[in-house]
Amino acid sequence: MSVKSLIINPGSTSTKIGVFEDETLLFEETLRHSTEEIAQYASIVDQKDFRKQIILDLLKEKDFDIHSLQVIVGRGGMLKPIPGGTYAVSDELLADLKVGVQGQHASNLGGILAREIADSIGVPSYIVDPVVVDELMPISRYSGVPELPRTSVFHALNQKAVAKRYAKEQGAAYESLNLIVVHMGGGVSVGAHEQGRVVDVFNALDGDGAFSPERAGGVPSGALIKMCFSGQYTEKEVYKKFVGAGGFNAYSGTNDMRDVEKMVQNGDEKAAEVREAFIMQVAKDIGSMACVLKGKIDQIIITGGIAYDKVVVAGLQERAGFIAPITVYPGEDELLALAQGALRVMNGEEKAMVY
Ligand SMILES: Nc1ncnc2c1ncn2[C@@H]1O[C@H](COP(=O)(O)OP(=O)(O)OP(=O)(O)O)[C@@H](O)[C@H]1O
Ligand SMILES: CCCC(=O)O
Repeated sequence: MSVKSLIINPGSTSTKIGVFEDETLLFEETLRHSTEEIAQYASIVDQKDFRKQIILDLLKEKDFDIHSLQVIVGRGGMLKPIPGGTYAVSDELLADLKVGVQGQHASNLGGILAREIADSIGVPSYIVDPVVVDELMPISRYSGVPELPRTSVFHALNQKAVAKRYAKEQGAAYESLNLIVVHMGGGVSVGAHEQGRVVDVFNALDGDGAFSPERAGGVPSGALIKMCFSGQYTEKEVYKKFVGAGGFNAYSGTNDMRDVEKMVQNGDEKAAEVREAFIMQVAKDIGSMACVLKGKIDQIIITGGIAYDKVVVAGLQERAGFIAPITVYPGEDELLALAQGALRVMNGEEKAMVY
């Protein structure tokens, strides 16, 4: 019997939804939210009813009978650190999404909305490979300050999906390969996948890797401490400099790599230098992960929106191509990855993980 699923992927300024029959997309929609709409809510969880209503309105508009669904799947959020997999949205998981135990992120709403809509029609709800998937080796957690261990917050859903796609295309098991996966979107994460586990990764949110279109990545810690104690900024203002207003936004005034390309074409030397610095930082992260994997690397995989950028990809080829061959999967297919995660459980190929 086929499985019909509703997939919910909330982002900071949009809610992407898809309806699938098994792996076939019946329809998808990106519901955009203006800054004014979002600004009405004090916290991410406060946006729940607003986002739920526009999802239900869209399904109605499409004349889609919600009772024909067998499962609802949401992108998972800032839960406790957990291994990769498909998780049923239990009461405990739901409570942690509401609190945001590792912080506030739009994806916290995915599981909350999935559970609420699923409960209303009596079907199961799941999340798949949330941003807090944590398969780090103990030695990957060391930062040099015991109170500040390195953490695993990254594009787990897309990283795992493209790694499995590459494995399938090679006729190999994901669990038999060593891969370095580079996701470049609004945030950037570079992960070392050792035989099916992400044993080290640069945290994409407020961590220690390359800067990205909107985020600072790793910065000199002494200067950061001085900034925090300068009295010039509140905690919220400093955080915003690092997550949201950092990276390309800070250097070039845009988070869109297509604008950066236009600036370079118009002779903006600073924009060209910022892009080259970005390429070098990402290449350095790949080099770090090559050491984590002790040089035994089957493939480097480049993905995310910036993987469409030919200059960036050519630059990474030039600086990191000597490490291993590179495969490029531009963009992301998170809706399909979420649908597939739930299907594996519904079809009995995998057991749902317990949070
Ligand atoms: N055709 C393209 N050429 C160059 N850059 C592109 C192209 N398409 C998208 N990008 C860039 O990709 C980036 C956005 O990537 P993506 O859509 O993966 O990010 P996101 O989903 O908002 O964030 P994240 O991936 O961190 O969750 C932007 O900087 C955008 O300019
Ligand atoms: C932290 C990974 C997802 C994002 O970029 O927000």
